[in-house]
Amino acid sequence: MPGKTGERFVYQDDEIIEKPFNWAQLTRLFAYMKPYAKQMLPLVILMMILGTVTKLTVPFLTSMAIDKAIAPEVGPTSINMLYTITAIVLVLYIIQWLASTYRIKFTNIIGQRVIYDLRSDLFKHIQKLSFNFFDKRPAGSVLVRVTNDVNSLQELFTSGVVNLMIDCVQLVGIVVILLAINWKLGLAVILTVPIMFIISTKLRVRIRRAWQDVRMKNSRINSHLNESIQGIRVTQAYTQEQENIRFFDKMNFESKKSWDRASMLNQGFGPLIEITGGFGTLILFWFGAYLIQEGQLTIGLLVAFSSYVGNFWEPINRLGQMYNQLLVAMASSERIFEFIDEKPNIDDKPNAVPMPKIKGDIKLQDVVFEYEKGRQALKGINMDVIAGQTIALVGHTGSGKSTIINLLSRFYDISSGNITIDGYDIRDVQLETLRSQIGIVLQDTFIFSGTIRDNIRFGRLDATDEEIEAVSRAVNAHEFIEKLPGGYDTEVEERGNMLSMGQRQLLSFARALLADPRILILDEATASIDTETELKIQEALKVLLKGRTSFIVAHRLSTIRHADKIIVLDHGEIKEEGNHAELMQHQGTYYGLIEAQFRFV
Ligand SMILES: Nc1ncnc2c1ncn2[C@@H]1O[C@H](COP(=O)(O)OP(=O)(O)OP(=O)(O)O)[C@@H](O)[C@H]1O
Repeated sequence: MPGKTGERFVYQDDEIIEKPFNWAQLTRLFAYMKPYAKQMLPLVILMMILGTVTKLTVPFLTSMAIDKAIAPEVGPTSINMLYTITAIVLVLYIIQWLASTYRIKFTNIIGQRVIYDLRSDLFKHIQKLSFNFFDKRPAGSVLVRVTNDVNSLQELFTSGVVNLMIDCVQLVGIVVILLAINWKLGLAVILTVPIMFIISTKLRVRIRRAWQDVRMKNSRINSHLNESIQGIRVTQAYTQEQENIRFFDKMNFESKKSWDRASMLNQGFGPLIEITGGFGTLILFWFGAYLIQEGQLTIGLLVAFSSYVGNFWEPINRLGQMYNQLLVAMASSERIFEFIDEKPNIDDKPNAVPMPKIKGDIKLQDVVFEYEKGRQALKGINMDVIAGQTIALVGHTGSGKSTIINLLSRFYDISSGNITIDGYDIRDVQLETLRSQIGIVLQDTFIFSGTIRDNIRFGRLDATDEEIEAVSRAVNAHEFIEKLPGGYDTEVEERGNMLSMGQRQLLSFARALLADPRILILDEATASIDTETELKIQEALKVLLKGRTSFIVAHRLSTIRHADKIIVLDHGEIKEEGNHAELMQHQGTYYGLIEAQFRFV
């Protein structure tokens, strides 16, 4: 969903940074921890308890050192006691350090595994989603969910959850200790907590929002960058560089502005949050001094108390941050689950049968199809194709040619009517067994990064090198591949920019021939190529079409002429059908199309 006018590259769904707390969703998210919790959680809890107990023991030992060993009224023997206490404190610190190291190690393991599973689930699911899902969404938006949204959960799983537990345990421990040491002073300090908590949380919310704004502006820059690099050729061809630079500058400036604002808030509010903590300490010393004078508290205990109060603020502040983190996680997980819950609308029926080896008889009966409700792209198509025939689909742009080929592979389900292959309704068979027997060669051959060999092998992964070479020879691709610097092992960059259009087509023919499908669908490239390559392609096509039922969205006269049947489409309807000679004689739509298209050839 694009953003407001004038805000290119912005998709509103991805802009929502926080969502209210949702318990059901949190439970679902935490279910990802389950497989590892059993194994790791006891260890984490053990480390956590060890760490907390040692941490909370140190201030108590300090108070003992002051009251029993340092205070002027105790005797000289006390020096030994001081040594003993120091030694114990040292051991406690070592235990604490070890406990925290291992705790972090274990929680990282849990966190990384959860993120791995989540990302992998999401990716697997996206692979299965149907064409109409991608029709609705820009690729950038899908990308953001697999990267940014998953990443933003990372912190929650690696440290957030465990810190939450530690903080709760620590807080309870400290409250108990404070009340046990001196309940009056304890109560006075604890009562200040809600006020401090509210003030610091309020300030924190503003800082957080400001940083989120920075993140959002940066992610806009990223998507703009992505799109401008992908489209750099078009930009330069239309000399739109200045416009692009102006647009980028605006975004860049916005990002800088929001960063300035966030960092100012941070500088201003950061110390203020610290000061709110200081307020509690003030009460502590004021009331503590009074209790010491009254003989109700020792100096050592007051020092211990102040140390506990210091430890008290840390978890409270962190809990506030944790809550923020949860709200962000809510938004990200909602987006992730929205994708995971998206059912591929093209899926096997529960009683789907495997499609037997296809012969290639295809029938379309009263096929109606609409991409969007109320707009028919096909308005009642009837077609009867005998195995082995080559069918050329011709017609004006937008007449429905690509739509027919999309329906044959069941990339979309028809709105009414039916399509059968060898008498099987394509909706009743298992999708994989259907698609694996249909080969598709698209206009814009997609070349993946990897070698030429890898790209041909995409047609059938278990093919041997010999088979790859054989199909390449058969479609006239061997000759140019041989001449490449590394032959079949030449690395082609993503999208195959180093190959010419004609070479890319031959490569895609080789890929299709290797798959050896019974039904071949070919969206013929419209790009004009030199006569020599054109001839090679024509020869290759003959090899490719032999013995298969083929549908060609045809643009070349020679291809159309050789077809067994030409189907002329117009606004989603079949206008005429027959072979070239018949249709030319008829002097109807086809005749007009050919006249217009090839007048200058
Ligand atoms: N993914 C889509 N979502 C919505 N409408 C679509 C989609 N794809 C095609 N259409 C519409 O369906 C109609 C038929 O389009 P189709 O792509 O089948 O035409 P075509 O004959 O293959 O055209 P071309 O020769 O330009 O490729 C057009 O009106 C088009 O706007």
